[in-house]
Amino acid sequence: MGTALIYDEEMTKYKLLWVDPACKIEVPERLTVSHGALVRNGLTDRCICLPVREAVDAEILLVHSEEYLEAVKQTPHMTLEDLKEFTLQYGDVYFHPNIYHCAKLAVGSALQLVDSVLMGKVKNGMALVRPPGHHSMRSAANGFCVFNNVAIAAQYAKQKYGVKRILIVDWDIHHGQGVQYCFEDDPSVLYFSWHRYEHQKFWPNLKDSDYDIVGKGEGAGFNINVPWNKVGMENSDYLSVFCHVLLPIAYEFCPDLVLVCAGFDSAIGDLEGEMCATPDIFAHLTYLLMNLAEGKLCAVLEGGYNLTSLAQSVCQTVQTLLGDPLPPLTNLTGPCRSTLESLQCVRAAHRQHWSCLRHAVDLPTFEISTIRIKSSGEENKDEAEVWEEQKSPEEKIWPEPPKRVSPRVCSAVVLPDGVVCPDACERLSSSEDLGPHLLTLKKDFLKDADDSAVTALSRVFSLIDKMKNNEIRNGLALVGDAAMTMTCVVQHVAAEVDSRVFLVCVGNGNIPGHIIEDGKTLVVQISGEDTEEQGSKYYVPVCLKKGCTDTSGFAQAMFSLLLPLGYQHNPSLVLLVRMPGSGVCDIMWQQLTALLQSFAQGHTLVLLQEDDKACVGPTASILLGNPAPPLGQLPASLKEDAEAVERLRSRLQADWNLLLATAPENG
Ligand SMILES: COCC(O)(O)CCCCCNCCCN
Ligand SMILES: [Zn+2]
Repeated sequence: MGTALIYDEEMTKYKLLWVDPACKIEVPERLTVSHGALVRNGLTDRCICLPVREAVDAEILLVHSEEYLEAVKQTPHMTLEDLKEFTLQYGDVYFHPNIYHCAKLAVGSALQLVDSVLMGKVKNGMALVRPPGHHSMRSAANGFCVFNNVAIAAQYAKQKYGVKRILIVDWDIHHGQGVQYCFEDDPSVLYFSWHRYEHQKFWPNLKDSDYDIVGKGEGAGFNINVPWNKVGMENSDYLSVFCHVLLPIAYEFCPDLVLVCAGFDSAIGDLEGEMCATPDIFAHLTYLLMNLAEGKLCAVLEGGYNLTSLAQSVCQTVQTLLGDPLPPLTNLTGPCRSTLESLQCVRAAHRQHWSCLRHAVDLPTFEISTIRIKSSGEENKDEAEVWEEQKSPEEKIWPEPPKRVSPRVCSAVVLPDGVVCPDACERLSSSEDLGPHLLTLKKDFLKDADDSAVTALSRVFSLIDKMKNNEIRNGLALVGDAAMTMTCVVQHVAAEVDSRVFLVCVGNGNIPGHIIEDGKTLVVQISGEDTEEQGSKYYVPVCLKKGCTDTSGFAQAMFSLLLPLGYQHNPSLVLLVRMPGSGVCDIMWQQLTALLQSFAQGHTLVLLQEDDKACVGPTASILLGNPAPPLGQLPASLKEDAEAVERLRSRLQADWNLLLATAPENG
């Protein structure tokens, strides 16, 4: 199934008709440059372009009041003066004779997207719309928004398709208070928003945007606010919030549909956000949401005002929806202190609502209380300081996002004769002779192995070489001895100059010490075996009380350990090994296989033991880019497992600071 793209140039046909500094950034070019970049990068040709339609009254009334809709209906016939007058009753928004028409198209676009995804016509999609929506409220326009496109889409999905649980992720740099108010007492819609806040000093200056606003009544816990109290946030800050807040809760919630308020003013270069995250971060944020709801994801454009970073961010998002390999994220320096304070406060505020946070969170010893805007504040500032604040933020520059090339072959497999090659996979023949490296290895490792083992290993090595040359994206091998093959592979790859292996070993089995000496291989082993082994910087033994059958414990280790470690190690190859008798369930295995494709541009090599041949099909399905099935709503993990993971994190976080989720005690 493909990716839908919804866009119509009609939505460019309204603009600000008078002087208003707060609104001048919301220009028609936002849509034309975004769509133009998609065309230029050949992405529109790869999408299924769906027509827009106008929303009808009944759809708009799913969220808005009749009196508000009636009032907006009058605007097409208004004179310029009437429009100005009409606008005064709302904040930071403007009206135009054609904006009502465009607002109906923006809602209609979001609904077309929901229809095509929920009817199974497409896998996922994006709607490029304006006016945006997430600030508009039941009876008020606000922040460039007239109708709340995504909130209406959520109500529409519930009403028309009986969708039980919807996750809304709002990565726009402003708080979508309109969405929050719409669903604050509704446990079927989990709303997550991060937003520039600066202790309530940033627009819209609401106490309601702070981390301790978690929803009301039945909806308590289903509203997550992550305030950014400083500007200049980077890729590490965004990733740590996904790993330590959004993903654990989202998997526990187990949504049937994911809607994204895709605002790109959270990218570098945007003068509203003043953040430093680069456009390629949206490739990863999108991907990390694509294994929820079996990939049913609808992204709807919200903000984004730097036309260069907006266009690049939109392309990064659509390329990921299309299934292209993810770009490597380099120099992840870890979250800043302000982020750690926000992380700790948000996790503490939600610990009573989400079992994934219950054992894992220590309460903040500080309160990053909202520093009320001191009315006297301005007077006692000296001249220079006031000037300093008005100085426009310096022009930011950033590298063009790297090209993301899909290899000719997605998945290549090495299977014993007699095992059927899964559809759409390419079987690797053993045409290659036994390369010279093998003969040495034969001496070292395989002296007593039979020829079939040597042949299999030579084919596995050629899988790796083809990944290195980007001829194939990923590979799967069914071998006689997974542990031995794993050791040989690590040895083989570690011999390369700038190679780094991320070895994820599921199940019991001995990891030879020498493969982690050179710091090029990071090993995470998830098993049920309580090795006395304390582990080291490069060897992370996760021991689950009930072993790998415990989905909650496994999921917790995946998000709060495996993801941060993988991102920071930034490997050139991911080696995923399923040891015999691991007990891991297929769906958990598939979720893990999917998640690991965030790294190494998708160059994942999966090793299965021969008697696990039943896993070949399910594993190949994920390697080919199909979404992993849902794990179901996750119960609490065992207390001792959560504590074990926490002990590991606190031991490792000095070396791997993406693991951090609390602010250090000292000042
Ligand atoms: C959903 O719309 C997308 C958006 O969130 O980017 C809208 C931002 C409105 C920003 C208004 N600035 C007011 C400045 C007052 N001194
Ligand atoms: Zn915004």
